[in-house]
Amino acid sequence: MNIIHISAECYPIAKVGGLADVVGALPKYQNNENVRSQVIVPFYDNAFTKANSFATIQQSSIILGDQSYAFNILVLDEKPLEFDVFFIDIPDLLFKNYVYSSSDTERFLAFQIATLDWLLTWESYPDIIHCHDHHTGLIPFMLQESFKYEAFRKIPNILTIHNAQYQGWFSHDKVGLIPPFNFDHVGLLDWGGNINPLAAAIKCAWRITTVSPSYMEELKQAANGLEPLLSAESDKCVGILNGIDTNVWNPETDHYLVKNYKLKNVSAGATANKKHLCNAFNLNPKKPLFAFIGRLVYEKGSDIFPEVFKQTLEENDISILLLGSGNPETEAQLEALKPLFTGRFNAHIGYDEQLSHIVYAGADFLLMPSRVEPCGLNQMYALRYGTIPIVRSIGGLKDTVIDIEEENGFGICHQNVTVTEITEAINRGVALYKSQPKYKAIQKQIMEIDHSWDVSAQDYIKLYHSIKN
Ligand SMILES: Nc1ncnc2c1ncn2[C@@H]1O[C@H](COP(=O)(O)OP(=O)(O)O[C@H]2O[C@H](CO)[C@@H](O)[C@H](O)[C@H]2O)[C@@H](O)[C@H]1O
Repeated sequence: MNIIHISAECYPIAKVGGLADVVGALPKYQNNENVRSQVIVPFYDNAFTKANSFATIQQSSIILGDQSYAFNILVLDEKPLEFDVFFIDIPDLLFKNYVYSSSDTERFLAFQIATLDWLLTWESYPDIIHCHDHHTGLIPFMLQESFKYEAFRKIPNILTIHNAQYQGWFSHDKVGLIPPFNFDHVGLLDWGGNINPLAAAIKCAWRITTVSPSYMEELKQAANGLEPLLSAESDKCVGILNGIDTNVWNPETDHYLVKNYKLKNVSAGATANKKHLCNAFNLNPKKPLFAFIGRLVYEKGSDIFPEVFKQTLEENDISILLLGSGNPETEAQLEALKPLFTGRFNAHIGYDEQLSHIVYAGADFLLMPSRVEPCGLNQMYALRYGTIPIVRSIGGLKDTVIDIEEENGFGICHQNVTVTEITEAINRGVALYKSQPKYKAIQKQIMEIDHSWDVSAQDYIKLYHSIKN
């Protein structure tokens, strides 16, 4: 079975968040299961591109409305990854030093059209086309409706929703950018008066998956306007929990860490990484370290961080370290907090892959007070590195973290995203940290939890088989 994943992100090629981690790991694990899983991504002007060399295997052009754009299909000269990757190079649109911007309609539409045009030239078509998020959400529609892709009608396709908050809306004025189709069916593109690629995918894809079972259920109640659509299409929707790449995220071999460690020497290893962090960020390594890593957006609860941090730092003798970027107002508030709590609070506003690994290893607790969390990978990375997650019980967090008060519990959970509940959860963390034997026992317990992709990769393959011709 030949599976093609189509995505805007793929680790280590281009990463903004968790989508990259999934698309960079799932194909590897699928390839171990006797299927052939390949990935198609845009060709960006980024560090990965500069560090590697590429060969052009095809040159062509696409029509986007009344414009023509040249594109190339590139492959890596060497094979640093455990799956094949094909790069769609559209110099005028995609080759930028960013993945997303505020005007992406033409960019990702061109990516999707070039991908399908190129697949048309294949001698044997893929058995499954697996799309990820709204950037590839028009593919299921085009496979079903565009005259030029008639040959693909029978190819089963899936769309995985990593985050339904973002839907890729654009105006019907741009409908002419989509390759011609029977205009009687234009309603398939529409949701609420706009062209909505995520909605179009939910209507047209053969199956829809979300990245955790709980998120699937929650979407029927809260999906940024798509609730009735998801309820109506629920028969073809299924939640499959994300896994993690346990080769990349392995404290024993992780080359980003200042000291590697395993279960036997977790205390020494985690402490060495904590000392490094505390040294770099002027924090006291003797105090419990609470950390956050992620995008500073409303869904992650980051808007209330400034208030939460202020209150909890006034009440507790702890350190807090934040790594992230996003909302400029939140960034400014966090910067303003630094001088008020010198030596106790610090933040690196930005994106830093290496630092994130050291934080997973060196922090004592990882905060995830998400309002929406389709799956969440950070809590799984934290578990593997022996760092206790403090999470709001929602989406994938609910599916992966059990509160310490419950049987076999190992994390700290709260129900609501309020300053009071988050600070109370931090207080529970402080209490747990004071009881070092209990803290250390939990640390060992969590490092043994298996969240690798093994099981979920098979679940996807079963799903492919269930729809394959
Ligand atoms: N400033 C920074 N510096 C370094 N690394 C940073 C960083 N900010 C984030 N990261 C990294 O980006 C990834 C974030 O992954 P998540 O799954 O938690 O969130 P995201 O919301 O991006 O993904 C969406 O898709 C994924 C995948 O399906 C779902 O798990 C999730 O719930 C959904 O919101 C992690 O690898 C994290 O370490």
